[in-house]
Amino acid sequence: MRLALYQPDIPQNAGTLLRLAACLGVAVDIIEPAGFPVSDRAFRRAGLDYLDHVEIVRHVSFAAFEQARQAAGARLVLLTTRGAVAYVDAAFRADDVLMLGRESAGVPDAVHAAADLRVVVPIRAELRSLNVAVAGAIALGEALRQTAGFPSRRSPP
Ligand SMILES: C[S@@+](CC[C@H](N)C(=O)[O-])C[C@H]1O[C@@H](n2cnc3c(N)ncnc32)[C@H](O)[C@@H]1O
Repeated sequence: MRLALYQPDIPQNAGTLLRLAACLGVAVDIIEPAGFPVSDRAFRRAGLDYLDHVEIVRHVSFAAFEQARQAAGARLVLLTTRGAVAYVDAAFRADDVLMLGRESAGVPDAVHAAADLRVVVPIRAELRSLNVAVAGAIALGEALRQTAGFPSRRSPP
């Protein structure tokens, strides 16, 4: 299981998702351009102290990301408010890539069309969307539950 952040534009949300990924043991793809610097140095300067515990792969474009994903034979599961399937009804696979759109604009139609599965976290009809990190946490939790992918429990340090 991996998370993919499509052109993230709010560093605090990316930081929250990177920490989530570190804690749950999933790698993160960052698809550039982002709205802020996404180098290790920039993340460290922003105080992300979980950086050493998460594998981050940066892609210069969606096309470059797609090349790597398709070579790995992984499905692209897009989290989107326009999703056809509620996340609890989706059948996740252990090697899925869960993609989150950018905070300001989601993903373009071409990315939407490239997804193998489009998943929604159902929310009240009169409200627009969840925070991207919250949507990611909800869906990743379900995906790991289904695929027995949670890390084993241990005592806190
Ligand atoms: C703030 S939302 C983007 C809103 C944007 N204006 C749009 O129309 O897509 C940022 C990202 O969070 C995720 N997201 C937010 N709410 C969601 C929901 N209810 N179901 C699935 N994904 C959601 C999606 O990946 C979305 O692209």
